[in-house]
Amino acid sequence: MNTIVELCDTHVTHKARTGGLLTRDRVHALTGVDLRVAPGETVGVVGESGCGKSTLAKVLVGVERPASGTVLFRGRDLWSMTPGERRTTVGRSTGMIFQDPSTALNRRLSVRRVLRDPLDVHEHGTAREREDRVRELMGLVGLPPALADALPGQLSGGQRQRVAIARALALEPALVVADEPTSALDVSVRAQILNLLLDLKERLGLALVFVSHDIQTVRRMSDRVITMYLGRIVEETPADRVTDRSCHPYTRALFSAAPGLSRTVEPIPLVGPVPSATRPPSGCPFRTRCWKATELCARQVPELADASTPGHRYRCHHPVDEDRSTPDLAQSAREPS
Ligand SMILES: Nc1ncnc2c1ncn2[C@@H]1O[C@H](COP(=O)(O)OP(=O)(O)OP(=O)(O)O)[C@@H](O)[C@H]1O
Repeated sequence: MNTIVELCDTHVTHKARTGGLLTRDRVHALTGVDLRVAPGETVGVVGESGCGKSTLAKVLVGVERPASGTVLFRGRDLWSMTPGERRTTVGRSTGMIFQDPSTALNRRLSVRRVLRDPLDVHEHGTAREREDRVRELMGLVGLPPALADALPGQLSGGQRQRVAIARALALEPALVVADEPTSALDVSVRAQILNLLLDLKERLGLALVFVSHDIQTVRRMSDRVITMYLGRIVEETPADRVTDRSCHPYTRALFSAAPGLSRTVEPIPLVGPVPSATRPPSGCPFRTRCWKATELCARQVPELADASTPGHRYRCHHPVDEDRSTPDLAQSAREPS
């Protein structure tokens, strides 16, 4: 398979803090993550807060170095490159869009300067060509030329996110990673920004990694959806299968909680809090909240298994039957140890 970026068994840990002070514990932000992103595809990443979505996004664009595992960029090991080579490789082939454009953009730089910056850093064409590119980028994201000298503070939230998108596209990347790109925006402009991303992806043939805690939005934006739980990928599903036909109990629960589905899908309650990422449960990370968990789940991390549809894989000892729209909640768990 033609691949832009590939993660092989990547692990990321952070030093844990208690009350602001560093402790000896480690937070397991990513555990054994394998992922490939091919040209032109959109991979959605979904999961509750703290499951490792942003960490995964940062690993994909070379901002975060995994403690172990490999990040291959077009087949080359990113972290074996010299720092300069890595910066050039990642800088020219990827763009990142963050959640909050108010903090992602330097408030002292005009729109023109924000968009010129990556072109200058990577010595993209002549000075004249860079100016032309700035105009072209503003047009691509629907910003009127009159805003070129505006500062971020003079723009609306939606306009600021358009600038951030244009900046991510400046060097014609093959891959754009968008980390919750609409969650800081007013509801009224969210749809416009999502439509813009879909349109740009089509027109420019981009690969997009789209991160969100909102499973409905992820499903709409993506070809393939990755469900994460406590730093692990627990299911990988073609987007049109992320419904009440997912195999992993966690994906089912997320989907059942999505707004607007209450009439068609039986709600599946997620009991209790997400366990600490400092001391994740043994075996399956989801077992402490899973209605199907057994003693096996406490003992063994589930292997990745294939569902009946190509490209649909899950990690679960007791998957929900793909053909049942309503999981058997009565088949309640014996409390795992
Ligand atoms: N720099 C850091 N130092 C310590 N712990 C961190 C650091 N960055 C992330 N973490 C922890 O790593 C885990 C994964 O965090 P991450 O931000 O990737 O999750 P997330 O799914 O993106 O969450 P959210 O949706 O809230 O942004 C969390 O437990 C988080 O507290």
